[in-house]
Amino acid sequence: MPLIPYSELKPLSDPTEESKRLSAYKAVDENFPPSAKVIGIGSGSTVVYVAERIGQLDNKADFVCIPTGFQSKNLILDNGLKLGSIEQYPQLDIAFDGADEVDTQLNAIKGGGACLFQEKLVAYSSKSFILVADYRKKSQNLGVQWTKGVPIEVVPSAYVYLTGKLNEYGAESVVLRQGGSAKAGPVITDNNNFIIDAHFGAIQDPKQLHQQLKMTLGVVETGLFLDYPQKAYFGEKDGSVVVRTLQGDRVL
Ligand SMILES: O=C(CO)[C@H](O)[C@H](O)COP(=O)(O)O
Repeated sequence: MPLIPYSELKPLSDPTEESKRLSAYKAVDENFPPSAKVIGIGSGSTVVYVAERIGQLDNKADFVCIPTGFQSKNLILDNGLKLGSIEQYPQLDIAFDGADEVDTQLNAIKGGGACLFQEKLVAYSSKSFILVADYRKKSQNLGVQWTKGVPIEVVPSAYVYLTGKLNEYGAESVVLRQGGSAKAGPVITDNNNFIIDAHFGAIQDPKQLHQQLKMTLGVVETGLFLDYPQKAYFGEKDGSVVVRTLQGDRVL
C-alpha cells in the first residue's frame, strides 16, 4: 500500500507539532532508500514522527532499526519496526535525528534529550545522516537560537572540575542539567553520566570549541555535531518545508 500523501493527513491542532511532523514525513519520503537494510532512529519529539512514517512502510520486515537511546528503542518497537543494536549492525544505510539548532554549514547542536553520545555513534556509523526539526531550530550561527547551551556529557565525578574549566573557557553560563520535577538531582544519561549545558554565546568556530572540550579531562562527548548531516529538514509555520544542504536552502 503506498504511503498516504501528506496533503491528505488531518492537520495537527498544535502548529509546532504540525511543523515537526511535516519535516519528519518529508525527510522520510524523500530520503528513505528503498533497498535500505539498517536505519538509525534518533531521539526527541520530532523523531517520533520519523518512526511513525517509517512504521507506515510496507516492507518493514526487510530492514532493522538501530536506536540512539531508551526512548528511541521504544519508538522502534511501538511502530512495529525490527530492533537491532549498533554492535550487531555497525554500518547503517541512513539515520534520521532531531536537532536543537542547525547553522547554514549544517553544523548542529544536539543533546537536548541527553542522548548525544549514542546519537553521535549512530551518525558516525551511517552513510547518510538527516536532521529533522521545526522552524525554531533553523539558524545562521550556532549558539544564537539555542541559548540553553551546548550539551556536554561528562563523567559524574568530574562535574565540579569541568564547571571551573568551562568558565575558564569563557562560557556565559554553565548548568548541571537537573531532572526537574521528575527527579531530584541531575539527569543521568543512558551511559550513566551527567550532562552539563554550557552556553558560549554565538559560536564562531564550532570545530575549535569541540576540540577544546574533547581535550578536557572528564568530557565524554559534546553535542556539537560537525560535518555529519547531509541535509536538514525544517517544518515551517506556513506549511512549507525548508531543506538545507551545503548548497543552500530549498523550499518545498
Ligand atoms: O538531540 C536530541 C536528544 O538528545 C534531540 O534530537 C534534540 O534535542 C531535538 O529534540 P526535539 O525533536 O524534541 O526538538
